[in-house]
Amino acid sequence: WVSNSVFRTSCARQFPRNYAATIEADVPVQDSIIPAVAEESSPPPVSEDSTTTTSAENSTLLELEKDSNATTEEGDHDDSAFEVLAGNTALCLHKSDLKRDDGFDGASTGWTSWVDDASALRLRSCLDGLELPPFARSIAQPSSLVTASNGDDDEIRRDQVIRWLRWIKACPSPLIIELSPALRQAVNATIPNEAWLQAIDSTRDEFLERIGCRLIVLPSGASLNQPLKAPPGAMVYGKLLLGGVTRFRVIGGNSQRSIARKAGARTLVTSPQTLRTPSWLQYGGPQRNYEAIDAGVAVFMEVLILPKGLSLPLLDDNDEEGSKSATTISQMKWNPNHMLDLVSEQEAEQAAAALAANASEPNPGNAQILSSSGNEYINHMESSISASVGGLRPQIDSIIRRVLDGRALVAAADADATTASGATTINPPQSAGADSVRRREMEALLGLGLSPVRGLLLYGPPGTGKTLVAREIANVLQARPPKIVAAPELLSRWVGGSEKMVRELFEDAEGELAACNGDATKSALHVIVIDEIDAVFRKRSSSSQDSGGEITRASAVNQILSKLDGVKQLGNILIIGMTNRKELLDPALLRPGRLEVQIKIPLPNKEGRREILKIHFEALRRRGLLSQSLCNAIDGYHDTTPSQKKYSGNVDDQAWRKRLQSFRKRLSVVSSRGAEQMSSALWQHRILDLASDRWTGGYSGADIAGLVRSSGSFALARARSQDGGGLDNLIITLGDVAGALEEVKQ
Ligand SMILES: Nc1ncnc2c1ncn2[C@@H]1O[C@H](COP(=O)(O)OP(=O)(O)OP(=O)(O)O)[C@@H](O)[C@H]1O
Repeated sequence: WVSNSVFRTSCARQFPRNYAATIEADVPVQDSIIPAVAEESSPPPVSEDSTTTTSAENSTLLELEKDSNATTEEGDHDDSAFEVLAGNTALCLHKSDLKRDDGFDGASTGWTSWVDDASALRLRSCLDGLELPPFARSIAQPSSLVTASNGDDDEIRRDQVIRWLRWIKACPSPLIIELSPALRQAVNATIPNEAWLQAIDSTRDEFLERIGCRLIVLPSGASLNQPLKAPPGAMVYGKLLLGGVTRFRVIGGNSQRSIARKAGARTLVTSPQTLRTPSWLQYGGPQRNYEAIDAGVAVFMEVLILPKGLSLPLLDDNDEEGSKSATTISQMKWNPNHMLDLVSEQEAEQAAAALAANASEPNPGNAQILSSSGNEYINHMESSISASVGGLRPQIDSIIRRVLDGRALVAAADADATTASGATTINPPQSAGADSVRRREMEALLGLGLSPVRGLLLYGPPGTGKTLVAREIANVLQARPPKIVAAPELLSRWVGGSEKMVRELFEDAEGELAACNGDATKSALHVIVIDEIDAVFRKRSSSSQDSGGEITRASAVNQILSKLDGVKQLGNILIIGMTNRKELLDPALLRPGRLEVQIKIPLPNKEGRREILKIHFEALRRRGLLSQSLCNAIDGYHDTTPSQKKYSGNVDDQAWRKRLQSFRKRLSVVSSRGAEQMSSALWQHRILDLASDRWTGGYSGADIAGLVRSSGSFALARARSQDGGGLDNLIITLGDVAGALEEVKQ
């Protein structure tokens, strides 16, 4: 009922107390996984005779609220998100107490009806608007870095925020940051006078002890060891700030007889653009727990308010409950005013629109790769490549370790600019990749003289996925679209033609490096794939030494080598050579500094074939276009029902035929057509595991891709002939695959 922007302004007016003045000055924080703990605990000023002054001394909150449409006085302190939260919490609690005093107490109208609806709604919309500061987006999505800054203050705050976010991202185990003292302190500062407390017949301490606030950090996939508790009647408002989390209640489990069970599980994930989700409300009573989804760290906040007469104990480092659930930190050096931001819906929409306009990531998985660190980074790369390349896990692992790890990830710029003259130029990327952890890693490695590998050789039989791997490498590194050439194309018959073609191949990389002042860590990567590389880099034979072709070849070779390890070497390229015949290559090409990493891409084994089958059948399966028996054959799944078990064993033909007949009979009761198709496929082909040597032994990835296409065409032909051309009934069956197997083998 109140838009966030109006509400923010009005709240800022209602709670003008300068919270920042009462909290410790910012202290530089170390980049460390171990939280920085304040030397001295500073207990919240909760004493009744607090002498805190206020600029709204003569006004009560209620009066101020009435006046919420008035304009902000000049020079008013612009309250932080945390202060606004404190103001709303105070107002909600105060108004609820007034309501209770009017006779609506929990005992007579249910435990939770003690809360005043209007102010509770306002508190909810305050939480809705809470998010990590705008710079958080630059950490989660470096390519959409918010660059606007308003001078030194913003710079300091930005640094604090970035350190704070890096710190939570590196959090190794569940962590509860007890912010209740800070919130109580902020609430205390918003209490206008003692009359305000007398109106609800409460002391300052009693009032403040009914307020709680915790920030909970859960590493990817982790949950709290022990559920959290809040007394019945408590209102627990939650807000997800980063990542995704499943929240649920834990019912039972206290006695030996009842086993704990999850109830009311709800998963929330922040939008990648705005990092926002709506807040939630849980009631006290049953225990609650949270589990981060397995996609990075999750950060969320809980604000608790308790009915009159109750008080919320603080979790501290030695607290039994706290230490059972997670590591608890009660004294933080992070300034709560820097930990949160409050954004109106309008602002959030504008930010989302700006991000959408600037977004340069083609897929969100790569954004994750850019923002992740350490093992997370490796895992993301591996799963991203393995999603489209099957059966090559060991090879992918060693490519990642030897070629990709330690490279700065600078996403390719959104689009290449076209100059006034019409010539296309390539801009260096503007994105935050330049600010990434990986860039610093790369700089450190370069400082140690460990430059990233610039050449990779993939060799192996045809159709095993060498080109596919090269494309995926370019994709995962967010490089420029790879340039793929067949080596023989480089050998022009015309004088100077070869040199020109090689030059063109490297032109873009050189241009971008020049635009980055020669700093390779600021340039996007350029991947150049040279197929059939043996045609150019073959061992020299004495007979052809002086022929024209040999001279052309030698000049192309020299030029490529000079880009790799010569004086004019380029740091922003990765050359991937591919060949079916490594033994023909000139050993000089394989020297360190040239194509120094050589990976054999072999024919897939049984499990590899299964992975490839799954990849290529995946889209069809998801759309329900595969028969159940085909799905089973792809998965290599042997039904353990007695009837099917019989068919998978070694049976002589006579027995097999008999069993098949009874199988047919039983199936025909269900569907005569389905029975016909299924039983004939079983009978003729007995395909129970499509990946087995018997069916696809010796197949390459390309053969399997062809098998899938061919099966589809069989199914299509069948659907046309049986269903009069309608494609609605298109289903690929084992029979279609059997036909395709025959075809592919030919
Ligand atoms: N390991 C694999 N996983 C998934 N698909 C694969 C795999 N290997 C090959 N394919 C499929 O086969 C197609 C052709 O493979 P690709 O061109 O990468 O083979 P190649 O090894 O480069 O062959 P060549 O040596 O003949 O150039 C790919 O586009 C892909 O559809």
